Amino acid sequence: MVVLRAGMCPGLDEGLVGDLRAAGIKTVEDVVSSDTEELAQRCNVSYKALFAIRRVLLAQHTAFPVSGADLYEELLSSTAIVSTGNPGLDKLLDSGLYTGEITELCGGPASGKSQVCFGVAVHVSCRLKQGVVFIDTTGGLSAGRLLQMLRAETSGVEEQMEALQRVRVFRLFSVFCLLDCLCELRGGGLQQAAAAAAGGGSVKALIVDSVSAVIAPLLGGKQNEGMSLMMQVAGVLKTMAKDFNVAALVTNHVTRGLGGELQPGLGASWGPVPRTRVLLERAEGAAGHTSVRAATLIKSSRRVRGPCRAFLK
Ligand SMILES: Nc1ncnc2c1ncn2[C@@H]1O[C@H](COP(=O)(O)OP(=O)(O)OP(=O)(O)O)[C@@H](O)[C@H]1O
Repeated sequence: MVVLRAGMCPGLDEGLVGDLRAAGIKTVEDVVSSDTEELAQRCNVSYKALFAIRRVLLAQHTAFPVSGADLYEELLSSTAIVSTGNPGLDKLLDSGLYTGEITELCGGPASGKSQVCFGVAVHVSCRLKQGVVFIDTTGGLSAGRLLQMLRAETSGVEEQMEALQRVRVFRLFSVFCLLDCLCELRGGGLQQAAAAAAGGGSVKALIVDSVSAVIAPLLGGKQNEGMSLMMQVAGVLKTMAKDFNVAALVTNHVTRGLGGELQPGLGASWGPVPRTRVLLERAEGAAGHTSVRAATLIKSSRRVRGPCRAFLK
């Protein structure tokens, strides 16, 4: 229910809003559902002017109906599936990361979140020959580790260098810098990042490792600003994923629930933001330095059957 205010649309000034109020018309809904001719007489305004106001208000405030078929068509034309390069993870994710969506990897310290992100960056840049934007908020990204992973993909030095150039890295350590960076990318920087990538292609993956590192310190207590900043980050990531058809991959920490179970961090407000969430853990019984990780699908909007757990190397 939207309350009428002066200036909401051309012709709706203070005087007319006052007259409409006096006639019991306080909201856009009231204007739209009233008899325009009768209302024009009661408010001493011309029928033509009131009709024009009604038409603008209708256009501004009503949702245009869209058929299910149109929505499905839009989904098909805008969604692509980006393989992570890890068969186990791809199977869990129903073939890979979906563009237009946010996928979250959550897990405790050293559970392998960053390593999986590096693997995705390497696979997308080297095998798929597409651009990657990698936002590193922990200082954990190392060019040496990327190169090590690239060497496992290809022995060609030129190919390795081209792949490295397709990964645009931003290092920043506060939520304000993260928001600035995302807004700049949304305002055209993403295309520039793609243009700067060797061999063309477009940016297909936007990785933020980690979102919780810059947001979690601002949550809790009476820090309302933290919550608002978190939802701004969520909003920009969602619109970027949709508008640019990129797969957004973020990492999050975990906390322990009352029963000792692992829960994704950042609380209930962040919960619905990623469409898909995978919990990473060291494989049970594994020795300290094993690279085997257990990945469990703990949220998915599309998976109804099939394995929900995989072991990743
Ligand atoms: N160069 C490497 N080669 C192989 N395995 C590595 C390498 N570097 C790190 N690892 C493995 O990755 C683990 C750390 O993983 P990673 O940094 O991805 O964890 P994380 O979940 O991102 O942790 P945090 O939340 O603390 O940043 C190490 O314990 C090690 O087993």
